[in-house]
Amino acid sequence: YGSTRPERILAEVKRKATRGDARSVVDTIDQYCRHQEWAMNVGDEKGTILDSIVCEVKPRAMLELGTYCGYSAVRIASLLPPNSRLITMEFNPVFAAIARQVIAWAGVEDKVVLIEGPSGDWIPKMKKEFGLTSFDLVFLDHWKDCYLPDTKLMEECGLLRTGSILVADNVICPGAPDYLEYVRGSPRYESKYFRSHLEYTTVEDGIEKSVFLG
Ligand SMILES: O=C(NC/C=C/[C@H]1O[C@@H](n2cnc3cncnc32)[C@H](O)[C@@H]1O)c1cc([N+](=O)[O-])cc(O)c1O
Ligand SMILES: [Mg+2]
Repeated sequence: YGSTRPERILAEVKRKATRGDARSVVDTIDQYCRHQEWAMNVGDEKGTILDSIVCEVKPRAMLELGTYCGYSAVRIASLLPPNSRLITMEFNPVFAAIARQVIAWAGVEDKVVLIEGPSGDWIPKMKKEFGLTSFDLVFLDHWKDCYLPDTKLMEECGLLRTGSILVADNVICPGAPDYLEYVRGSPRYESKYFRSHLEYTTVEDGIEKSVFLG
């Protein structure tokens, strides 16, 4: 039941996950997507890498591009220190509506601000709209050909400061070759590849962590 995959994922969360327990929401989605139907969540294996970076950085202000069902928003929010905030952007209204319910079920809505709209339109408005100076940590997991233009846009809009960290999913599969070439070739970034696997599969994929040097 549920006409779309995100709706079926939400139904599974409501059936199996404990309200207010972010960990159980994450585990429920991972179980479902590993055993019932695959979905493009960062997943458990790469999620562990993302967790370690979030815990290391302890971001006060974090941005996620590409909410989808809210799996990584819940995963990240559950690790954020008090009065920190994750702003997550999703332009598909159906996905955004599902993600809001997943985030609420997990009980992390007070740490997550979901913006419904395209990143290209919203990035230039972030400072004014949210009284932000810069992001400590950015998770890129939206369309892979948007990684590079949006990174350049964040630079231009002054949303990155010396030490801001970009974490990009899928740099191998489906791949973001222009983004990878940019962060690995630019003297303004210190980049590191964390080898892993495409969510719920044995296909190689990985996460690229890039520190903006200013
Ligand atoms: O294609 C992938 N991800 C694209 C994710 C896209 C998500 O971000 C939103 N979006 C896109 N541009 C946006 C701009 N602004 C806001 N939301 C936006 C889309 O509405 C969707 O919810 C992908 C594919 C595989 N795969 O194996 O094929 C594996 C993965 O882990 C993946 O992340
Ligand atoms: Mg991904």
